Amino acid sequence: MVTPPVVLTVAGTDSGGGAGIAADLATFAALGVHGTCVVAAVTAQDTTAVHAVHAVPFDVVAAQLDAVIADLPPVVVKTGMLATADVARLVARWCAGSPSRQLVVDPVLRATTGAALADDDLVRAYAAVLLPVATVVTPNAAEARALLALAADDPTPSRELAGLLAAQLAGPAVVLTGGPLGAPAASSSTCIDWLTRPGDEPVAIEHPAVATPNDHGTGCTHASALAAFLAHGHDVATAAARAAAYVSGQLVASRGWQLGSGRGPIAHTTDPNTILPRTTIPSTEETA
Ligand SMILES: Nc1ncnc2c1ncn2[C@@H]1O[C@H](COP(=O)(O)OP(=O)(O)O)[C@@H](O)[C@H]1O
Ligand SMILES: Cc1ncc(COP(=O)(O)O)c(N)n1
Repeated sequence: MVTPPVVLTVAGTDSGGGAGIAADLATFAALGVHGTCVVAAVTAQDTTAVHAVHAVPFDVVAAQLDAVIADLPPVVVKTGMLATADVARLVARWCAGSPSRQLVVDPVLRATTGAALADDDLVRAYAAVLLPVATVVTPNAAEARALLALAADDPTPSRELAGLLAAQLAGPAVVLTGGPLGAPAASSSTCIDWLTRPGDEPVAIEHPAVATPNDHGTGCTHASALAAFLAHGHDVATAAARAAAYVSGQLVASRGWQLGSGRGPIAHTTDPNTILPRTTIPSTEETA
């Protein structure tokens, strides 16, 4: 019997179950790591919009982190929606004092459905304290532009954005993801994530683009898969390539789903065949 490695997600909840903690823990379970979680924010969210956001009080976030690291020290930490700059500083402090762990930062700034999920203070805290202690940073193009203090409509291509961000951070690897916000890649047959480190030429991670309305949670799933593959001992390049391929597979699995009226969730189980067909669920008469 093999004990799974422990991975921690520090993120927000999505009541619609598409993104955030739900996507992270499901991805961890699917990829054979034990998932622990620190909830930094609660969102009222569905496939169409983010309706409300509540940042969890700082002492409650800190208490969750203390509980996990005392009893279940993670080998990899993954961050998603952090909600406040204080939480970014808290995670950065702990990670800086625990150099054996790896840190995957998905700098969540905005939901696919449009709502802002971070304020200017948090953007500054990412750039100043959290990203410099990361192993890998996984922004999409819009997030990279914000972290580089470029205008939202800055035309710098994704490949160059990845290089600029890696140079600014001077440490972590950057995987600039190529989802819908990084278009036009998603409209072609392949989707490209750009992997680079300071001073290195960016390397294209190409994987099949999937035309689907069900892409809510792709960024969370990708960063969580990357964290899980790191926890299994893969290097960053391998983990990033496997995470990208994993996302494509999960998008194929959920392509025909009709969940909600907006951007439906990416599939969170590895094998869609594990979802029972309707006919196998006993009726209430049978179970009575
Ligand atoms: N339609 C798609 N087909 C294939 N891969 C996709 C698609 N949309 C996103 N991805 C992949 O999902 C991962 C997360 O990227 P992205 O969607 O850009 O993140 P975010 O949710 O932060 O915007 C990346 O590996 C990206 O290439
Ligand atoms: C709690 C939470 N975390 C992250 C995201 C980003 O995910 P997406 O880009 O798919 O909307 C989200 N919408 N909600």
